[in-house]
Amino acid sequence: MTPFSPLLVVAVALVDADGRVLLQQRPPGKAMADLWEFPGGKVEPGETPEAALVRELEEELGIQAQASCLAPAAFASEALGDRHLLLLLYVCRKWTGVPEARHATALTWVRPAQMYALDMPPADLPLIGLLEALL
Ligand SMILES: Nc1nc2c([nH]c(=O)n2[C@H]2C[C@H](O)[C@@H](COP(=O)(O)OP(=O)(O)OP(=O)(O)O)O2)c(=O)[nH]1
Repeated sequence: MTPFSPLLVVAVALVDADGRVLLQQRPPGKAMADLWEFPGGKVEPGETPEAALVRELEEELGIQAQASCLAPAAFASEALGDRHLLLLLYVCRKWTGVPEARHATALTWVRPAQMYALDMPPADLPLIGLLEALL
């Protein structure tokens, strides 16, 4: 059996007043280039998941969110090369600032049902239905 080597990633569905969710497009040259993903990233050693997400939101989008506004929503579990991705998905409806694509190629606001038409990482696919039921 392949040794279990977890990669802990946090991501967030930022939900606007119309119930739309922000997705960002991964830049060319990176793994899974051009796919649409939830903002977020790897949890660094010593970091809590919520602190990692607050940091990633500032770095990637230039917005400020409080850890207390991050509601745990769903998770994904998926093989990723020789690692195993555990992705914790939060929902957030309150932040300050206007998201800008600092790392991503583009940003888009979509309803969960519209995500089926977008290319997203395999781990994200089960999350779409969960968000549809949740939002
Ligand atoms: N942020 C985010 N990452 C996702 C999603 N789905 C998914 O499989 N992932 C994967 C892609 C990456 O392997 C990992 C996220 O880590 P990351 O964004 O810090 O990694 P990266 O490869 O883009 O960047 P780097 O720090 O290694 O340069 O999780 C998602 O919806 N959002």
